[in-house]
Amino acid sequence: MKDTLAAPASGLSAAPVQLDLSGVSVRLGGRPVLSGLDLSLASARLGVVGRNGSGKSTLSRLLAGLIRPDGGTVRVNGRDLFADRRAALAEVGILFQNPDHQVIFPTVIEEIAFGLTQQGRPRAEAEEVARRTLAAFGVAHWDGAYVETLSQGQRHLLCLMAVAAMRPRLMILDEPFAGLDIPTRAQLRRALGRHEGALVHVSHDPDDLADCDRVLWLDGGGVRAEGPAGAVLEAYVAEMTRAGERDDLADLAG
Ligand SMILES: Nc1ncnc2c1ncn2[C@@H]1O[C@H](COP(=O)(O)OP(=O)(O)OP(=O)(O)O)[C@@H](O)[C@H]1O
Repeated sequence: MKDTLAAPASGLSAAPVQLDLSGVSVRLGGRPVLSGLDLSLASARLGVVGRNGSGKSTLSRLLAGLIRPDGGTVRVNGRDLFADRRAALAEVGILFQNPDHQVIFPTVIEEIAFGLTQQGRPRAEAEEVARRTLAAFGVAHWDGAYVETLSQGQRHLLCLMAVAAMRPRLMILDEPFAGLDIPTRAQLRRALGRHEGALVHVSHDPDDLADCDRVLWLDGGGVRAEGPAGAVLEAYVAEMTRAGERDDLADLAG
């Protein structure tokens, strides 16, 4: 099998994902979190920005088919991934913001191999791919390691490797750089650049999204702006800078 992570392709040549959301609403805990979301775009590298609580993680879960909208429709490459879990497994991999919500096995190899066996690979082959994935990320020495010996940032990297090893057509990454040191971030950035599938990258940090072709800005559970990365990020940074200059933490509850 060709090793995706060692492939020379950059994000620019990655296959785009087609996302179509129509009239989408989600309520959680009895209150609206996303409302009236309409979106139709194709992107190989989509950045998602927005303030705390604007709905970015909820959108990630929707796109991965993990939650059903209370209203409207969500299609990823034309498919309803909530209804079609088999397609979802083949189509989408998601990295959660908190690795403790993701890791389920005691060893690093088991954690990476699990998703591969779910895809139908024999166990020995899955473990071999897991070892190749560790090597591609520069952590071959984690072979045999127990998850409990890893730091929080290292667990985050483990989760990302587990998702990447499955070579999903779409990877959804919720704050993938959180808690990682500078060399690990740089390494991860290169690995993501080589990913042949599409990426949806949620981040608070506009610098993380500089390589994106499009950016979606969520605000209060709706689309504030969507378009070419440069223009949207410029407007977002300008507004966040203005908001930061106000001494009003009431905004944080928004
Ligand atoms: N299970 C839940 N029950 C009730 N409310 C929820 C639940 N999950 C999320 N929310 C609320 O929905 C809103 C959007 O949350 P979400 O996690 O999608 O935002 P976010 O943009 O990813 O935030 P952050 O940048 O802080 O990670 C928040 O106000 C949050 O409190």
